[in-house]
Amino acid sequence: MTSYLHTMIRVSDPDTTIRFFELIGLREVRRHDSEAGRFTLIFLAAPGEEGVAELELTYNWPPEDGSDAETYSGGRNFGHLAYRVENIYDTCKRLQDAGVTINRPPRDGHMAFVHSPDGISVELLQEGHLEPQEPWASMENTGSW
Ligand SMILES: C[C@@H](O)C(=O)SC[C@H](NC(=O)CC[C@H](N)C(=O)O)C(=O)NCC(=O)O
Ligand code: NI
Repeated sequence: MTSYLHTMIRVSDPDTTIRFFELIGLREVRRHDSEAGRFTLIFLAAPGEEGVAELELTYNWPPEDGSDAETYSGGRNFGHLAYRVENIYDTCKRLQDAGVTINRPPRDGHMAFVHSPDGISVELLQEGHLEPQEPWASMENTGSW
């Protein structure tokens, strides 16, 4: 039977990216270093979703010859990663306190968008219903998401 496994994103700074997704509630499950391929794979998941709904971070090590590392620009065909959170206000406050821009604030108590350190769009959706509350209810969007 076909089942969902993971989504892979390439990252330029694995530690910063792991910390970003830890703020959303994910935790590192495992990692694999490839000396031959010069890359590291890091698998993250929400507690209880290990092995069934993971995020795979691919970190390509800097070239041995000292040339510039590959940079990534998101294709318009990629939309976003989405996570359901227990309290969208608490999650957005945690992200904001860590210096993350809340591109689409949770004005309605339901949905917010942020960007990962490499600019991957991440949608946060409230589990259940929360009433609009300040300061989020009157916050403007920051750019696009
Ligand atoms: C472990 C399994 O989930 C994988 O996705 S391994 C896939 C493999 N990844 C790599 O070789 C990582 C380094 C590579 N330079 C890269 O940036 O992808 C692979 O085949 N990757 C190609 C791809 O398009 O995903
Ligand atoms: Ni993969």
